[in-house]
Amino acid sequence: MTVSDPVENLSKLIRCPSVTPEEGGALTALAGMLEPLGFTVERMTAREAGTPDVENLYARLGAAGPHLMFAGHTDVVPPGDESAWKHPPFAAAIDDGRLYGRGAVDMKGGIACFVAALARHVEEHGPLAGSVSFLITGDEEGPSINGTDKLLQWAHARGERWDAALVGEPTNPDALGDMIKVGRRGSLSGRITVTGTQGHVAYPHRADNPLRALTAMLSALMATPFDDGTDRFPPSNLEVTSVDTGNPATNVIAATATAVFNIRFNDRWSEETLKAEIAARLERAAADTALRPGREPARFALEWLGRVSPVFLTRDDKLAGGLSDAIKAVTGREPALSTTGGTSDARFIKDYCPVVEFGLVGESMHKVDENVPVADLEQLTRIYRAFIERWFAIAVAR
Ligand SMILES: N[C@@H](CCC[C@H](NC(=O)CCC(=O)O)C(=O)O)C(=O)O
Ligand SMILES: [Zn+2]
Ligand SMILES: [Zn+2]
Repeated sequence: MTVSDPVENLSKLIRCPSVTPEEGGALTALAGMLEPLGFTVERMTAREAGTPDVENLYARLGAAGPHLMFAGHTDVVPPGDESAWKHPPFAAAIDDGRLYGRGAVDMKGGIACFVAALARHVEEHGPLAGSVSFLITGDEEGPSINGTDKLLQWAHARGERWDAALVGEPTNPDALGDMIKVGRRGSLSGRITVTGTQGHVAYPHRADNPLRALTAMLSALMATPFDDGTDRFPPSNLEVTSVDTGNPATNVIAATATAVFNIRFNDRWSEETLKAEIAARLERAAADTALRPGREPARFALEWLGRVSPVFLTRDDKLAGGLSDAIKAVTGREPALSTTGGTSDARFIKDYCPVVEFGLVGESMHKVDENVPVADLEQLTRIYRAFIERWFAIAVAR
């Protein structure tokens, strides 16, 4: 059996309907590719009260260092309306040089290519000059509670240590070779609840419309930029993602109004300074009477939601440089070293070893008709292979 063909590998993975938190056969399919290459494959189910159990996989080839980790996820977002797809989302149809299916680029494709690259490397060079491991979760697209974070802790407790990691998320905006991610902004979410006084909409002086205060508060969060960006990071940006009173009537002023927001923040901020800045803006806006003449400052509560994702930057020129050289050698293009976009599971890996991210073109991720050009799969396999060769050459010489 050969696993050196990324198209075959990806087709097998796409045929597994592994919508978070379902394993869907995807980790079993991956194990079936890794075991013939000599990997020791282990499965780890992570559990936490109030969340679904999630299956994860850790596989290692080699016993000695240096040790390179490839990390990613086999879970996928739901396909949505399947009848809107040109080809069924779990069929792995090839049409006009493109392979269609949920996870094609995000990120079963990255896994399929790394498996193929490693198989080719071992076929040509024999045993590795160290170790390679796959750290693959089934909970990246979901809450990420029973995924990479717990899998890393589990593997670390068993003595696993890594010298570097590559995450195979789709990092390229338009073409293969555009972009390596060398860090990510942080992410913080919050909910504001303003308490007013319910009343008749035609007698607003007898009520206190909480939406008046909330409007000023949301404007205070969004109107003035938090910063202009830093050397290595784009500007921090806050977006309001929901506003609600739960009020179905058009002639009633609601008693309370809530809004939820998320901010993607750069290294100009710590969690503490950012929370303090947001709270101060809200306090000032709550006391602003422009929309509420003659009123007392609005009463409000601010809650922080979920976990804060940390901002991080990988400062390892050899790791990013080796990957950049491999991309240049295969594509002729010089990738940008970027920290744009969302957060990723690299935020957990950075506590264990330097981590960079590079995968397919992300344009169709999470969309109907997610697809990847077959030619990109071959090219990414060549890039990964060139990277593996460079990484071991540099790491062994260190
Ligand atoms: N739901 C998880 C993690 C959410 C991660 C998500 N990341 C992306 O969409 C990656 C896209 C890109 O590379 O730009 C995000 O940024 O929200 C959690 O909440 O922990
Ligand atoms: Zn992904
Ligand atoms: Zn995704």
